[in-house]
Amino acid sequence: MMNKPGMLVVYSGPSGVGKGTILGPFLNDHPNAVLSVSVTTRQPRPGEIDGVHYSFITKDEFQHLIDTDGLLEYAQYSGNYYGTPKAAVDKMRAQGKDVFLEIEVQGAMKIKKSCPEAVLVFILPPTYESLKERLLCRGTETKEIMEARLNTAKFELAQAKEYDYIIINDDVGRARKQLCAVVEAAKCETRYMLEYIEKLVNLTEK
Ligand SMILES: Nc1ncnc2c1ncn2[C@@H]1O[C@H](COP(=O)(O)OP(=O)(O)OP(=O)(O)O)[C@@H](O)[C@H]1O
Ligand SMILES: Nc1nc2c(ncn2[C@@H]2O[C@H](COP(=O)(O)O)[C@@H](O)[C@H]2O)c(=O)[nH]1
Repeated sequence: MMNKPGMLVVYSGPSGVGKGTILGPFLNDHPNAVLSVSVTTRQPRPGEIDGVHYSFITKDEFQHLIDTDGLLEYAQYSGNYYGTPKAAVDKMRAQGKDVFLEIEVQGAMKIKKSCPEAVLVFILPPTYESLKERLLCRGTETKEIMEARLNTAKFELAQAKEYDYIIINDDVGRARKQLCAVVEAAKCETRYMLEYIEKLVNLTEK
């Protein structure tokens, strides 16, 4: 079997929909899948560890990464900047790792254009009310920030149609199973296999 670069999976959904809740156990069960660690100018939440959940950097450091073409994509969200470090993603994919980017929709649309092989997965809430409840129960945001996030959610939900796969997070167990099924199906998609097919054809022609 020839060596195949890992998949790039863009994983989005409005704040509080349950992206982390679904993805955490998936990553534990799939050692070949890794989550890209983003850089952000946002302040850490209690319990968040620098270099694990995010690399927390200053605006100047973020600007330097933009200027030196160090980001695969970046966007502004709720007053802070978030970006995907390019070198780390390239390295992990070259090692055959499937790399997940848990990113918001503006960044996702940039990846869709620049990396057409990327598989885009969107997590929907069963209802808008349930999204509000989940954010409220999590209790990590002030009322003001929560309201801003819920407003952004309306714009984000409208972008779901641009994604390849949609998972409704009603029941966490079912959503986790669907994510496994989506990743398995995506591995067999023709667009993802093009490089492999080309190499194989070249070998048979020699
Ligand atoms: N299917 C579900 N039913 C009920 N509650 C859920 C469900 N999925 C997740 N939750 C809860 O919703 C809250 C938000 O989940 P989580 O932190 O995973 O969201 P997120 O999409 O990763 O948010 P963010 O983008 O802001 O980091 C958590 O308290 C979690 O326990
Ligand atoms: N475009 C990008 N969006 C990102 C990145 N890392 C995270 N995110 C998204 O930002 C919002 C807010 O995150 P939070 O941790 O403050 O709740 C959420 O939708 C994340 O998925 C990134 O590198 N690029």
